[in-house]
Amino acid sequence: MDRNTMKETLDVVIIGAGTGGLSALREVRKRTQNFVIINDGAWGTVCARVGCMPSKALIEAANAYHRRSTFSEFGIQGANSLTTDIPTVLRRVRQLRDHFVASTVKTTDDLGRRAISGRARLLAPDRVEVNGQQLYARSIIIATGSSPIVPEPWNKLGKRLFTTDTLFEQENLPTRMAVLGMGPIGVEMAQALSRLGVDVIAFGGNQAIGGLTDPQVNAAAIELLGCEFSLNLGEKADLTAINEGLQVRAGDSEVVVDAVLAALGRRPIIDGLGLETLGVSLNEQGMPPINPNTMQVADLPIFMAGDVNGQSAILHEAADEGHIAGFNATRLAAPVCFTRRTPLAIVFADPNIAVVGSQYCALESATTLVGEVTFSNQGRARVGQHNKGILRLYAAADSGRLLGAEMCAPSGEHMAHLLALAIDRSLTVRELLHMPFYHPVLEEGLRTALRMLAAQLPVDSESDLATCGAFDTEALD
Ligand SMILES: Cc1cc2nc3c(=O)[nH]c(=O)nc-3n(C[C@H](O)[C@H](O)[C@H](O)COP(=O)(O)OP(=O)(O)OC[C@H]3O[C@@H](n4cnc5c(N)ncnc54)[C@H](O)[C@@H]3O)c2cc1C
Ligand SMILES: NC(=O)c1ccc[n+]([C@@H]2O[C@H](COP(=O)([O-])OP(=O)(O)OC[C@H]3O[C@@H](n4cnc5c(N)ncnc54)[C@H](O)[C@@H]3O)[C@@H](O)[C@H]2O)c1
Repeated sequence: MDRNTMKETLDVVIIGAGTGGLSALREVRKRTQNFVIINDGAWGTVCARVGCMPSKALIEAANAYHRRSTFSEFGIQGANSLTTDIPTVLRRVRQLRDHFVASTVKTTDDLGRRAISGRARLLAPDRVEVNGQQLYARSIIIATGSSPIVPEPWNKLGKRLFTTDTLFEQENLPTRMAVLGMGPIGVEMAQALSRLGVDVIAFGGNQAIGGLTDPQVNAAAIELLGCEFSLNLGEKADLTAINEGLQVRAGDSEVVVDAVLAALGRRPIIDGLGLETLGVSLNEQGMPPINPNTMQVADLPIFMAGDVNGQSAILHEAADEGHIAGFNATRLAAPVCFTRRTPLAIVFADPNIAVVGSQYCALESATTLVGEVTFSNQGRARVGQHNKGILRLYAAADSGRLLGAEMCAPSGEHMAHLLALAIDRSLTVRELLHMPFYHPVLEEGLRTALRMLAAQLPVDSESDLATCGAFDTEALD
């Protein structure tokens, strides 16, 4: 097929081969073979190359090393003689990264000329240009992802300024680093770097960390992380290059570090994409209206999926959005509205930070009940020296239905999933207390928070195991 002169119309053009684009591809391939997928730069997805997977590989190494701080209490001697070999740690991160990238690249291996490397640009709602060729399409899926925000003047700071695009490429780590931004990425990386022995000074532009909105959970997270590294919140940091390194200034604080990790958020990649050629109104960020249930842009045969749409920069949401876009892009009839999943966001700090269902900040205090548990005295948490953190549950005062949760809690990633299942099924506090809780498990802490909610709700029946109360002893609750 000569695409320079090609007037043949493709069914679908997918722009971007990240998680959103690949998920769309999977749906599109079920219904047509008349498509192309275009990707700029390296194939293999942000998740596998520079995102979720290498970051978790680094965190696992850091947590494994950090575990030594609990050894002497267990009665295990010699922890002080353990050391890290950082180049080996980073090599393992890259080896795993390469493995994960290879597995994602495989998904487009068999596409031949239907996989195009190049930077695509929209020319019209039915036309895309790539590598000087124009492609005509019945539908277009835009899944171009996001990139780290770096203020323009900082681009002159050179190799001492990292983002997560470059961090995992380092052969070694600097002695003293500042981490700027305390969103999910900043929190995860600041703790991991600190646990690996880097002297970390962290700066967050506001008081909220890790995406938390519940002030009590946020305060607990700040206290716990603040014990591990210097945490400065409330002022945006600025940078200047000086001979010895980079000078960081935030309010009254001023420090000099060897290098800085900028984790200031991520921006949808829409520059030069040609969204203005679609003939729809764009908002201040240059974004067209996108329906979150169909992923459709206005009423055009255009769909935007993944980080690029600015709705939720989380992997499973990018995959869902690609699925919805791929499904709708290949339908001749009107786009189908998909019901989106219960919100679930996890930050792989230790203890895990998680927000499930309705965020605290979105709930009306007058109609919401709160139940909570702190893990400091929870039996199983104490046994394993994981007895840190807090979990807060929110339920509707009238129906007793669980609405949401925020936590900075041991095994929070697993409890967050249980709670997401419960919220998704519209379960009430009492229905949850009907479920079995084994002993001794961390989930008994979750049960304590549920019991606190139940105590605020009317009792239906005494002959109901949901009313079975606490012993108020560490060993049994
Ligand atoms: C450090 C880090 C850790 C993370 N950890 C987690 C986590 O633990 N859990 C979680 O749920 N999420 C996590 N995320 C978020 C998650 O990785 C993203 O939400 C997800 O990867 C987004 O996928 P995507 O398809 O939208 O974009 P991408 O995977 O970025 O794919 C977009 C592709 O489009 C290409 N492209 C851009 N412009 C063009 C163009 N004009 N033409 C052609 N191609 C183009 C890009 O080069 C790229 O290949 C993390 C992100 C980072 C950075
Ligand atoms: N575990 C996970 O699920 C996970 C992990 C990593 C990333 N992600 C996703 O990736 C996206 C990006 O994460 P992120 O943490 O980079 O962004 P973010 O937008 O969540 O947080 C960035 C933070 O940087 C602060 N900031 C901005 N400028 C600053 C400055 N000059 N000095 C100090 N602080 C400054 C902001 O106030 C903000 O709190 C998130 O939306 C998240 O959903 C998810």
